Amino acid sequence: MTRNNPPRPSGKSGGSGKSAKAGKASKPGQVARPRWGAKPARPAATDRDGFTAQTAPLAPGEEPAKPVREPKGPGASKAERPRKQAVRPPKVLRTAKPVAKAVKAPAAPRVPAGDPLVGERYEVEVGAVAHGGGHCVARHEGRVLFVRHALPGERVIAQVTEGTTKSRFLRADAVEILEAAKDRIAPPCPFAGPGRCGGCDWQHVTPGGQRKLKVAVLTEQLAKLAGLTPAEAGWDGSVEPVGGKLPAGEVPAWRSRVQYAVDPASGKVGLRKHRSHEIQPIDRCLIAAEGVTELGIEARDWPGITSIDAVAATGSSDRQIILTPAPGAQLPLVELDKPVSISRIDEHDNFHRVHGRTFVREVAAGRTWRVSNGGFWQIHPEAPDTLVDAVLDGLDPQWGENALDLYCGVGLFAGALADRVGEDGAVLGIESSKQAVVDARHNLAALDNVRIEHDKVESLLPRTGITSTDLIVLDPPRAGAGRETVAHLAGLEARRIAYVACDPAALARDLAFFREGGYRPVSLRAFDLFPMTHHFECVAILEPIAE
Ligand SMILES: C[S@@+](CC[C@H](N)C(=O)[O-])C[C@H]1O[C@@H](n2cnc3c(N)ncnc32)[C@H](O)[C@@H]1O
Repeated sequence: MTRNNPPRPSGKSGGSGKSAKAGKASKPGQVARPRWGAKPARPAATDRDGFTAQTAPLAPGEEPAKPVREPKGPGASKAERPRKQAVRPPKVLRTAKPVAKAVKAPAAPRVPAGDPLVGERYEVEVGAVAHGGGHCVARHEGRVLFVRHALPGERVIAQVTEGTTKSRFLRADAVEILEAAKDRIAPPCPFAGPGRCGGCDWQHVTPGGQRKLKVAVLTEQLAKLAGLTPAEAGWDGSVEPVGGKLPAGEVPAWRSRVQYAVDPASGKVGLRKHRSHEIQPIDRCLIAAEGVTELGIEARDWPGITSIDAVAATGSSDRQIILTPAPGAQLPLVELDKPVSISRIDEHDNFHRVHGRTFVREVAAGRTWRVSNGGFWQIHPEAPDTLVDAVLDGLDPQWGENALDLYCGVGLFAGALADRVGEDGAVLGIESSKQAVVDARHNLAALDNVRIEHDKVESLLPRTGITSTDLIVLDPPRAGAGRETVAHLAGLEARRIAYVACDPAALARDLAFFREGGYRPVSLRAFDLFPMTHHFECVAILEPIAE
């Protein structure tokens, strides 16, 4: 087994080159040293492609969805415990007893004002695709409907799934197609469609049609939030297919990380329905990568488990499952079709090794990357190389340059930049997840020109004393970097900035902030790294606006 090496204690700073003492707040020109050895935290919700309703981006005017979590705590566990026993007797491995916590009286559920309209059916003409959620916009008697499973130009019967007579807008599903668009196909997945699995948004659309929808979303967000035409953004107006174009009806098995939910009554796995606690039982997920499917998770019962995170690494045979048991439940004996490492998450969200490694090894951009505890790694197997190539092409790093890799995860772009700037250059990575920082330091331990710091970008960057750099990569979570961070970055006089974005609205908003700071996009590429869903990834390259 690979040993988890302790992180390298020091490296070159991207700016000052000075180091500060352990745990102390930095003075200008210094970078705070992180403290080590803290207990491993539960993997953050780092899956940024929005596979569940929890993480799905919001449609215009949308309220954030309530978190979709299995009920926890003493009250829930017994009732939810599955009646069926495991095929084999369960291993004597009991999770810690649930600790009685001071529980606040639950707030009364908010009853939406007005009469409920759920179940009402309206014949509508479907308009443009909306940002987020895989919806298209339609109107009925002046009221906006966000309709799933529809396509622009179609005439459909839309059945309301959320909303009342007082709602500003309604959510709906296209349950009957009266006039179909030419990009519509029969969904290859038997679990896709109105009221079913919420994982894929666009199983009913040809691969080319899906990319056209993504083009429309990006075009609209650039215009609305950044006031940019595609040409002004340096974008050729395409969303590039990754891994070759697919014929209609074929589904790429791209998802190297899948979070299964387990039905508490039956112990059967499934996937969450759209914006719902309900589970759609499945026996196969068509977009799951081969390495996930071949584990045979769907073929087994999972008594006492509420969710299973499955990870199939690319470039190594590492497979990992992370189990979340119901409080107090015994872990069942895990029998799968392939060797797999097993971890569990306890009711305090701590991560525990059960069997094998707590990490997987991913191979990308000429290196092997340790990713621990289900931490962030791009889900599409070709995403890391695709994005690294786009960033390096756009930045064209030169020997001896200094670079920042912000929101650096386990160090993907920092490693790629370090190779290009060489020993005369320096890269500073900043990342807020403790475990990702430990991994990044381990992954890049051989590079003397890289330093990884643990903190939030917005808190640490102003404290580093760095006043200028040559290059910046930023790859923030879905919410984007925001006005203050962008303003700070724009003041660092970088020759070029690469902005890697998974949310076109956050990207467009931040491009507008960058313009205020004197930067403009000179190129923009969009990649279809989440086929069958409404998500995609962008890489924008920015340069100072010439005076
Ligand atoms: C989209 S991931 C990018 C990771 C990495 N660049 C990669 O490609 O593997 C965003 C990362 O930002 C981290 N993060 C989230 N908020 C942050 C913040 N305010 N400051 C620093 N890092 C943050 C997350 O833990 C996550 O690792």
